[in-house]
Amino acid sequence: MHDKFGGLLVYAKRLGEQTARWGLGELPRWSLGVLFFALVRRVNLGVWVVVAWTRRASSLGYESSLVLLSLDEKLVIRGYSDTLNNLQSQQEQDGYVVESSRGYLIELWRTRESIWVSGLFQIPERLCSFVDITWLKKHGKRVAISRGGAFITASPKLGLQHLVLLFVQEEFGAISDVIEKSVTEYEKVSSEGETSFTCVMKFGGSSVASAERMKEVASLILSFPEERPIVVLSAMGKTTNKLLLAGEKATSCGVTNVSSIEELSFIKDLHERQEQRNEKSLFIPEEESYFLTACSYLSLRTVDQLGVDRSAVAKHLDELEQLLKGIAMMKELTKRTQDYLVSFGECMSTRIFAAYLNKIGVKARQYDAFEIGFITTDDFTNADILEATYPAVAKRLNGDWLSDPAIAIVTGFLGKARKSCAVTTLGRGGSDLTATAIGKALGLPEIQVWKDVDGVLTCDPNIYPKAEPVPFLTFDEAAELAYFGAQVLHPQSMRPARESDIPVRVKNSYNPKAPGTLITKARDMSKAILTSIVLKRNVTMLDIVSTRMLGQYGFLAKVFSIFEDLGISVDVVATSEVSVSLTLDPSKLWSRELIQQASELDHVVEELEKIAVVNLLQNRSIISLIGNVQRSSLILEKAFRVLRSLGVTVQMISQGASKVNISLVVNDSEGEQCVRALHSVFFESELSELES
Ligand SMILES: Nc1ncnc2c1ncn2[C@@H]1O[C@H](COP(=O)(O)OP(=O)(O)O)[C@@H](O)[C@H]1O
Ligand SMILES: N[C@@H](CC(=O)OP(=O)(O)O)C(=O)O
Repeated sequence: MHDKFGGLLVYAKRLGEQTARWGLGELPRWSLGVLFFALVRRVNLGVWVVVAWTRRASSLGYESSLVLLSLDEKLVIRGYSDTLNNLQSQQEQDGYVVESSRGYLIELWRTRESIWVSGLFQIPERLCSFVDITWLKKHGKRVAISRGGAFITASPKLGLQHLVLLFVQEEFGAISDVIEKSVTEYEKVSSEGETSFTCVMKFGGSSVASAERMKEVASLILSFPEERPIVVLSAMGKTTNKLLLAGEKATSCGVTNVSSIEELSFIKDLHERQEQRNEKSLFIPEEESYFLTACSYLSLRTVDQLGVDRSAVAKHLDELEQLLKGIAMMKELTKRTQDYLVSFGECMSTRIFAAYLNKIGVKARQYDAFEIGFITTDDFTNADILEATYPAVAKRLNGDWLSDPAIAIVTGFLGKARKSCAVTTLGRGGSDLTATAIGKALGLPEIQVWKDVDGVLTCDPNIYPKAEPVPFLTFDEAAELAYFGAQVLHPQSMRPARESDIPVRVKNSYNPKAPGTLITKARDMSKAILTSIVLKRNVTMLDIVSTRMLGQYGFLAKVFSIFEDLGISVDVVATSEVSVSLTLDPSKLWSRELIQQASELDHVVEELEKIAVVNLLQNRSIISLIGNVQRSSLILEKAFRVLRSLGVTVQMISQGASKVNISLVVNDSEGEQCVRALHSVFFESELSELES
């Protein structure tokens, strides 16, 4: 049985003050007989996990025991249960700093040939003598490795609350080679784990804003030697904005005045740094500088600072220059060209990063998403990923890994239009969506999204710096939060993760030890009231009152068919028998600007006025209260008390069908003040105070 299952991990949580008393040595076979199998679920392609409670554990006074059995060759046993996740978070908060000579365990990771154990739990000295432990160094810390048999660890750091019994029946092979690796050995490790990728790690523009940051991200990735990641990157820093600006300027300045499209600051920067650039033989001829956007300068500077060959981006810089000249000549920037223009940001950041990893001896391969099967609609600037993407991407990435293993570095944000075959983008912030789509395509156990904040926060930190990280969220909560304007996640990014039930972890690349936010299908809502407050500004609201008599049917249907015909989506709706109030705000940011164009709004009003009296109200904000709508009476009571004290009139209120969101519409000028006051009440007071 053991041979078949391979590995077994029993996790027991001590109940109350009772002492943990697990026996040493191998876990007897009979103990498997008293397992209560509570859940069997397929967590990703080809991997089965069985979660069970043992009677033996509860009779010994443990609250519960969790058993994870691998029934497959490819299992990474880590974080498949709430209990384990909670435990991990706690450890991360403890800061990975365990000075004890007794060592610690982090996780069990299994490949076809071997099981790796590395870790974080301290091991009581008296137990060490019973097990065959090898001490290794991992990132300067001592790690205990057992070469088989039973292995018991406990964590005094966590107040002896946790006891982990790890029972491994296999030969470990060359574990020391695996764990104690240097950067150059990473490649060797990767090829040993021929089971393809283990997770996707997305790093946004804020995480890779400079050469320094790229180096930090590289070491962050390498600090997870047990992972074989697919890395999704956004463009460096604000490159996308810079490219858009360069494109806009190109349309109006004329070819001969091209120098004016270049951000003056770039040219100044170029000259100010001339000395430094000459030193590094980075001099760029004056005539070339015209078309060098800040982005290309950034790329060259980064390339040089990383010591990577300029050829990594030379072709792209050349093409970018040609493209800007073309735009200047045509005096036109179509959405299609705009997508092609901004794609240079991701194409260059990924090339630079992959070149850097290769330079330091870590085998990496760069991919343009539009070349590996990201098929989208032809909605330039705002394309949707089509279903055909998933098998195509999986086939390409898995196939490449099998023939020649290497870390994959994939462009975020980009795709290829199904009909025109041109490059598309997925809407601003779309790299999050690329990451979750890859997670779904490959059925990976985890999707990591690395940002510049400690996870999803209780509100936008730019509005209220006291915002706190939210440790757990459901896909529904995260999706509502993103849709209603929290910049931290792309509005559509939760969809692939939810469809394939893959946990998403939002982490801070500037502070990797922070536990971040874990987004899963379900979470314990018993104590949850409010999770986060989101503000969506600059929203247009329409009050539409039927001109017909009360009781006429078909009014709402007519109103919504007008929006459908005009291709405008509606956010928040509140209705009565003869009237409907709604806000207009397409889900993706670039289109949003469109509907604010006067002509388009005029057209909407014109059509609606055929059946109703219409009042158009602009400059409104939606405050979304994301949380446990089962507690809506409490939430609303508190919220209205706060708003009343501020003298704010709520102009519309709606409770979404998702059961996680209550939306309130107020004036733009009042929005931020309301969020701050609501935050103080909901997040800075005790639960008991809130409920009183
Ligand atoms: N509720 C929120 N939680 C966390 N960050 C938020 C929230 N609302 C807005 N933000 C902003 O989102 C930023 C992170 O998103 P983004 O800039 O898209 O990251 P990246 O470019 O790294 O993907 C944060 O720096 C923060 O200012
Ligand atoms: N670079 C694109 C895509 C993206 O996702 O960026 P970020 O991860 O930095 O939000 C943008 O700025 O929209």
